[in-house]
Amino acid sequence: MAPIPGKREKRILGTSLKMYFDLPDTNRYIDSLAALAPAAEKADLDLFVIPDFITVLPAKAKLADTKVMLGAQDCYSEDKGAFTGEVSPVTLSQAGVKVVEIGHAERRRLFGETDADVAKKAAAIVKNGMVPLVCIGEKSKSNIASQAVGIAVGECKPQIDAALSQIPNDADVILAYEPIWAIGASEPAGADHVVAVVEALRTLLADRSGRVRILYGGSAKPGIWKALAPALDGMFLGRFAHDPKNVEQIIQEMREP
Ligand SMILES: O=C(CO)COP(=O)(O)O
Repeated sequence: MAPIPGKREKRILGTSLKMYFDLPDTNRYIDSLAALAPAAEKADLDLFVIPDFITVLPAKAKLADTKVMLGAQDCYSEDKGAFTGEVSPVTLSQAGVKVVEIGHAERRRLFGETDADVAKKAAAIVKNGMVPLVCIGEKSKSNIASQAVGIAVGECKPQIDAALSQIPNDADVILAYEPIWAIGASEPAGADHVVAVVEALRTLLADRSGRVRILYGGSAKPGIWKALAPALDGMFLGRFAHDPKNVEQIIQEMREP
């Protein structure tokens, strides 16, 4: 089912804490994000936070009276068994996780996660009633704008195809478009590039009946949302969310006019 023209999905804003914080800092951070829940609701915005695995359960308790969605940074593709060191999607679901991030550039580069792994994990996440947050993005950058868009779409398409290949057409998914060269950088990708890539990616997703929301990530920070808003459903924050004041500011920027 193609999207209804003019109809926008509910906007969504979230952050992954990656492995930046220790246990006390993560707990403090979750408290400060819980305090922003009313502002997010007022702005008609879904807010999510993805702590490390250790903090998922305390985070669930801290967020219990809010609508902030809890995420996990990864999961395994099997429900149970002899998989030492892995975390089951069943357990995550039981712990209150709603969104599971897969295919992040750091996991692909440092831990060898492949498109085939992402496909299996997406299936396991959906089977367990959670939403896959699939990270996609191109490695290469061209300074020629028209070429840069083509390169990005060419690299993202197989990542998307793989991630969606094992899940039902009506399953909800979140895609985080994160050009690899913009992650951990001082500045985000240019809005013109992001908008052009995401518009092209949406045409590849037109046949899905499930809800697809596309976020921008990669040095995302206050001040960039307005230029992304025509094509994006939200943003996925990294370092610039570490100061909750930035999150508060972005919530205000993302309020519907
Ligand atoms: O990878 C990211 C979000 O998952 C982005 O991280 P940074 O915003 O720190 O570049």
